[in-house]
Amino acid sequence: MTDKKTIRVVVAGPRGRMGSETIRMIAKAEGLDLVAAIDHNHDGERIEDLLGVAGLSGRVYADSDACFSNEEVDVLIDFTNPEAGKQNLQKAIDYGVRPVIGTSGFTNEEVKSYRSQMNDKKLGGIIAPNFAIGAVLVMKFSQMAAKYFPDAEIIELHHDKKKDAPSGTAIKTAELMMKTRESKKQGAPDEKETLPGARGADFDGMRIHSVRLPGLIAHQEVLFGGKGELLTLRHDSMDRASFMTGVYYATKTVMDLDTLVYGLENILD
Ligand SMILES: NC(=O)C1=CN([C@@H]2O[C@H](COP(=O)(O)OP(=O)(O)OC[C@H]3O[C@@H](n4cnc5c(N)ncnc54)[C@H](O)[C@@H]3O)[C@@H](O)[C@H]2O)C=CC1
Ligand SMILES: O=C(O)C1=N[C@H](C(=O)O)C[C@H](O)C1
Repeated sequence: MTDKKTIRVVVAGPRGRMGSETIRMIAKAEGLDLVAAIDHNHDGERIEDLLGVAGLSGRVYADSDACFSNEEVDVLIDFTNPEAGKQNLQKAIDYGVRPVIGTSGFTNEEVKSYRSQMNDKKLGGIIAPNFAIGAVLVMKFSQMAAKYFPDAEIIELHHDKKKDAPSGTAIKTAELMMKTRESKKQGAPDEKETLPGARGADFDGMRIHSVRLPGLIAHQEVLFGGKGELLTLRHDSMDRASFMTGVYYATKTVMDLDTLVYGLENILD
């Protein structure tokens, strides 16, 4: 790991559920310094006034160009939405700032294109669909299990303010499972949906179901069915603090990378 003392961090989406949690984490973390935040509103405000938390350093920029040209920044952490996340990531690359992207909605093709730009600049960064260690382990265990249980269904459950479905985690889980699972269309060959959508989304013949309810935070179950047996893998994030170990670790680690990594599992020991 780098011996550089303090990593200067900008957070995009500071008023959001994840952005505000990340700022609280940075304020307590050793070796991280919050230099600014990017928010399409509130230009020029102090972050501590924006969040109503005394003792936070840095100001808000509505424009990422202004932020990256006025401030010395090592790492951008983004928890916004797919459109803003892509713009912020591109600006970070342009300015040689290392991106740590938690925002969902990046396709494999987009990841490849950002990676190619970052390889040219030898710039490190990560896009992680889920920063919770337990969620990453469920993805890895699902990849292992899919080799032996090609009949599987993913059920992801989230709070009812979530805008994207299925979750980035469910898509990444399915992609990892696809590496070991024999491609097959599940269910009865002649099954019919009498209500459209009843069988969920189709990913290479496997089904993904999205549940949205108040009271939930972020949860995923992967069910594997075999002859006379059922294997269930489940992870629950019951607090957004569950993501912060991964965000902190990723922020430290990108300082020593020279490419774009997709998925926290690729930087865990
Ligand atoms: N990778 C992970 O472990 C996790 C990823 N997520 C993802 O992070 C994203 C954010 O999630 P939440 O914090 O729950 O959403 P949220 O809706 O609470 O926060 C998003 C924030 O982004 C702000 N925003 C919108 N446009 C912006 C722009 N152009 N510049 C700066 N800020 C802008 C909004 O005002 C809002 O405050 C989602 O894509 C979600 O799927 C959420 C939890 C964990
Ligand atoms: O929006 C959320 O809350 C979450 N989004 C990410 C996703 O889409 O997978 C990660 C986690 O599930 C929480």
